[in-house]
Amino acid sequence: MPRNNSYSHPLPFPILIGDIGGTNARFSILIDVYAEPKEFPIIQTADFATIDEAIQAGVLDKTSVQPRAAILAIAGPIRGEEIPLTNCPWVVRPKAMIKGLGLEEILIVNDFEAQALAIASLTEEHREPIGNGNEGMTASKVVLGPGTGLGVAGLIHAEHTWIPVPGEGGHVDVGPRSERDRAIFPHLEPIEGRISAEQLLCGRGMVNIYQAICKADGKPQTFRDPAEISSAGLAGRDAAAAETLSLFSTYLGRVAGDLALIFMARGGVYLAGGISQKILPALRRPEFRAAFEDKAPHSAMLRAIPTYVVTHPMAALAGLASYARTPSRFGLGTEGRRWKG
Ligand SMILES: Nc1ncnc2c1ncn2[C@@H]1O[C@H](COP(=O)(O)OP(=O)(O)OP(=O)(O)O)[C@@H](O)[C@H]1O
Repeated sequence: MPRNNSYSHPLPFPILIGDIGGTNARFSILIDVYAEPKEFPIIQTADFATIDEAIQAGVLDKTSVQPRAAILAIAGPIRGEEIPLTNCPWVVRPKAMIKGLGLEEILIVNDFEAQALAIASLTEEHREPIGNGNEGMTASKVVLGPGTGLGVAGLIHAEHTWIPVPGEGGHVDVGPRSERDRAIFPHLEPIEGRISAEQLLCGRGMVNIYQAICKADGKPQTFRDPAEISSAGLAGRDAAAAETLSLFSTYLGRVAGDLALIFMARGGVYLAGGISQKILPALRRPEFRAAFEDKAPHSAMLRAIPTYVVTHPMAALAGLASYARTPSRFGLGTEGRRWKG
């Protein structure tokens, strides 16, 4: 039975659920425990000066349902009464939002915490397996998502509860291992003396890898944009772009394997973020999984761990909805980030 912990006091329905990224904000309303969430069109954050205006115009003006509570996932640290978003000028002011939007309560969580909530119960139709692992184990999991940055969270399974562990795992060190890495790494620009995973495994990171390959080989740089590199690489139109995807997959596999070791993630490692879905054919090739398993003396353990690409179009919203329905399934700490009117 799920334990009733001090964090599990349910929020009152209807609950407004929001996933606020740097570019896009996605919302839905959960009428009650049983109903499917009512989804609203994706909002471009640049179209509204404040998040409160965006919710009013993009959600509340489009429905007769008045939510009593809100759960919002945002990119950035959650501290204090004014919470600025990373990569977007919006600031969340929970007390003013409660008053302005007629809510009773607001809970704010980290965007990768929401991704972690989502992977607790993603079904087959919303994930694509990469390689062979032992499916279906109820055990700790990890989610990492290359997008604008590299988000990481663990999901610990303990005492019949899923406990999301957000952190800054995207900023772990990455070093060269192969002969080819040793030729390319000198052309990557360190930040304060080091190369972190996020410098390689996000949109900007893909460009960094591509540029380093071109510099190492003394070739001109044709592309400036990650989408151009991935489409040329996937189509096999450009050798440097194709190698970029191969190395991106290798480095992602290495970091994913390290995180699996850290969290003993026998329940699986999940690749979220916008880029994983877009480069899925590259991740299906051998490099990602080979690098993931290449963790002597624990390769046997890694071979048994399944890896997936999250294909759910609104995974974070789905995660928040499962939390809203049954908070007692999750050990989600809410101190300092739950406000009442
Ligand atoms: N086809 C593609 N191949 C590789 N990278 C891409 C592609 N399309 C977009 N990107 C890069 O993906 C990054 C955006 O990632 P993502 O779509 O996950 O957004 P995000 O970080 O979740 O932010 P938001 O939630 O605000 O949209 C950008 O750096 C962008 O340049």
